[in-house]
Amino acid sequence: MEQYDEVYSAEDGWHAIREMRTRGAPAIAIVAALSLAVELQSTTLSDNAEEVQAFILEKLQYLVTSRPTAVNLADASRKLQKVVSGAAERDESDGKSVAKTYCDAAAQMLVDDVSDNQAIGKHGAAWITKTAGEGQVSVLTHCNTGSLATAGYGTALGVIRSLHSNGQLKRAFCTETRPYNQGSRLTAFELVHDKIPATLITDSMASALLKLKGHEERIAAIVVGADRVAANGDTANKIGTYQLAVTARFHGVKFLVAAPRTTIDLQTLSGVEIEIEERAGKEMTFIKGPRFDGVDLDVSHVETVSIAATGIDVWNPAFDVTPAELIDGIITEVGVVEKGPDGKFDLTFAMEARNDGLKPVTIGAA
Ligand SMILES: CSC[C@H]1O[C@H](OP(=O)(O)O)[C@H](O)[C@@H]1O
Repeated sequence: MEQYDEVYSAEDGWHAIREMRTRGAPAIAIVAALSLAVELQSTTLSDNAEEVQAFILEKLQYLVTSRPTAVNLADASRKLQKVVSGAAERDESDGKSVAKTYCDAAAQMLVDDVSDNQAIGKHGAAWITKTAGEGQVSVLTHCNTGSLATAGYGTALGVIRSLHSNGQLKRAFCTETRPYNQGSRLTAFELVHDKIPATLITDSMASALLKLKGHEERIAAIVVGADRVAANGDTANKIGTYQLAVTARFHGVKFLVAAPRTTIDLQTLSGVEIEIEERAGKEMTFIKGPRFDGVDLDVSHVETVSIAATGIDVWNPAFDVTPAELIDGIITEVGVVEKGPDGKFDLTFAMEARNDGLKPVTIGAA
């Protein structure tokens, strides 16, 4: 039985994001934007364009505080503010027209995100198969970067979907992704739903997988999503990503970041500047209690089950930063950015490239 979280305001949206009832860098931005759109459509607004613009600005600034690491929400807030201020400046505008402009722009984010993800899938699949040579390939991914983290199709999981639909995928491996288990709960669900051959591993099995099964399973790459890509290519992503990049390099497996340009933040020069969200220890020391399949269970009544010694201290960073030197390519909707002859990423070209769906560009190749 499908369960939906009902969101009627920016405040509802803020809590849904903070409590991770919705998560994933692109999805966070879209849910935030749409939660305000719902509020605007159910609120008696001023006739004055500037007053509605100020209301929208205040709500967007509030929504951005829900989670700090993913840049997509701040990026969306900046873009939506620009659209709204343009509307408010027009002579014929009033409160209603400013609100409509906002709602139309927020709805467009859904459409753009899906097409961006499909392009990411296409470019990423082409790069991996070109690099791996003949025959099907396998890929390992981390966390959830599919339709449950975006508006649809997904970023790293979009690459897996594209490989699969092209008949180029041998198998997808996904990590559980402790402590929140986005991999075992969400990515595994998406892979089974799409009938993609897939195997779940614990986070701690990744190096053994590459060492013991990498060759026979033809694991060509580890492909992950991103929450914020700094100007030099350093990438913040779900905790556990950094150690995957280290083991990929050790085992000679390509390590790729898949992210739309809404995740690239040229204002953040390198990974040391990225704020890493720390979450409550109970998200690591408890798991939700038993669920009864098919029963519409009100989770607030479900007992949580302790899986750690009471009283133990906990460190629970939700993300880590993978240095650009461990990243072989950044897959965007306009092509795969590789390092230049200087061994560094230059993301400015990708950010300025036209997203016209033409031939994928390999940007900055040495
Ligand atoms: C499509 S990228 C999603 C990105 O967000 C996840 O974090 P969280 O589940 O805490 O929102 C993870 O870092 C994914 O790579």
